[in-house]
Amino acid sequence: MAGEAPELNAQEKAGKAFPVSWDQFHRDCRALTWRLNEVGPFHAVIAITRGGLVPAAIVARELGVRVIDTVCIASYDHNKQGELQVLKGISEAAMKLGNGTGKGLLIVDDLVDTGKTGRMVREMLPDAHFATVYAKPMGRPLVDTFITEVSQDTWIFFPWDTALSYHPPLRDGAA
Ligand SMILES: O=P(O)(O)OC[C@H]1O[C@H](OP(=O)(O)OP(=O)(O)O)[C@H](O)[C@@H]1O
Ligand SMILES: O=c1[nH]c(=O)c2nc[nH]c2[nH]1
Ligand SMILES: [Mg+2]
Repeated sequence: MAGEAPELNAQEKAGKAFPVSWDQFHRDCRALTWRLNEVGPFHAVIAITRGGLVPAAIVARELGVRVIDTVCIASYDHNKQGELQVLKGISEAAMKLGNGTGKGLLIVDDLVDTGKTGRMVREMLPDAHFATVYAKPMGRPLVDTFITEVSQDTWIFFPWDTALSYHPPLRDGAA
């Protein structure tokens, strides 16, 4: 309708940008592993796909964990959150390793934002340890270990979602 403000997506609502390079992400994953090393050992890593796959590989490598499973959840279509959909659950083998409750398992994701995704996986594995690289305040209480907190109105740009491009000078109005 004329005059009606267009609906903002999560990224536009966030306002602030927090771009993360591959180097920075690798460093942050290593820092996360330092903390997790004091909590483990873990029988297996459960990656929340897709964003959790990258930190899960780095963390599992550093911790010497060879068993990695996935729980496949889709919620954000690009940058707008919709209904959560479990596309693939946790495997029977991983469930067994965690005694059915997740004890001794490590859940890894790239970030918690509203906490909806993390909450759903915690319900599947209530005794697992949940680690993310980044956390926003709404999701933070769900996470056992994380490295960097950013404000709720920040959008994190991951290296696998971005590419180098020209940025106009601040003088010309660039943020
Ligand atoms: O705390 P929440 O508000 O639930 O948001 C956090 C989730 O959102 C992103 O995943 P997304 O659904 O975009 O899927 P992807 O990992 O496949 O990119 C991110 O990787 C987390 O899993
Ligand atoms: O790339 C992303 N950055 C974010 O800040 C975010 N929050 C939820 N889902 C997200 N994806
Ligand atoms: Mg995700």
